[in-house]
Amino acid sequence: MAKHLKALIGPSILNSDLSRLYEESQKLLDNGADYLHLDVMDGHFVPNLTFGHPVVKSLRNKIKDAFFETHMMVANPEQWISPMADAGVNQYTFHIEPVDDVERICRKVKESGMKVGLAIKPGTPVSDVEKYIEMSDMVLIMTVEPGFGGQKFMEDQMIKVRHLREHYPLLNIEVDGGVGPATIGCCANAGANMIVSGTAVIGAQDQAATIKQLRDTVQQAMSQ
Ligand SMILES: O=C(CO)[C@H](O)[C@H](O)COP(=O)(O)O
Ligand SMILES: [Fe+2]
Repeated sequence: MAKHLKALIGPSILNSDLSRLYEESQKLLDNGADYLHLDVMDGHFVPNLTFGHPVVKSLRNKIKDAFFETHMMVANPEQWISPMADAGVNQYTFHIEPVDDVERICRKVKESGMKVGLAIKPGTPVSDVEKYIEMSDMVLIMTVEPGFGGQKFMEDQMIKVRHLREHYPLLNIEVDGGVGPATIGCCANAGANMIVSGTAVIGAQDQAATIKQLRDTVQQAMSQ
């Protein structure tokens, strides 16, 4: 694996106390998070609702310099590009499944000044996202069905991560869903370098130690 890819840990605040979104987010950053993974759900693409751009903008007003990734689990990702850019989002990661013209969305996200992340659900073949890789900054391989935190990690998704890492040594590959100390080894060995972890980090006795453990495991796999 390429040596200059970075191992980055982006905790998800989905299962935290959302009435304390700022405090929880700042605590994660103080404990060593490299970026924040903000799960946006619209009740259509997934059977759950979280928050949208007004909440992200409020968080940005309090946290000026952290890297914000929004994981857009929404039926119409085009609709939220401009509001999310205005809210100070750095990377707009959207699911390709409901989108007719993925390239157009990629272009619009870039034009609005954000990085592009392309996400696929567990049932979506990796070949569906491969054709757009040149237009993206990152690919997210979901390791649970999107919609809820705290689900069981799907190890069978590692075949997709492995395939992408073999063919695209410099690609940022993110995994999301059920990732924590018990499952990070699988992700790291398969070649993921951007790690989303929700429940495992939020519920950890020692958040800083858990974040460090996740990063160390990825760095170790990258150096082999
Ligand atoms: O996108 C998501 C769910 O759709 C979340 O980012 C993910 O589930 C993280 O939480 P956990 O680590 O608890 O699974
Ligand atoms: Fe997510």
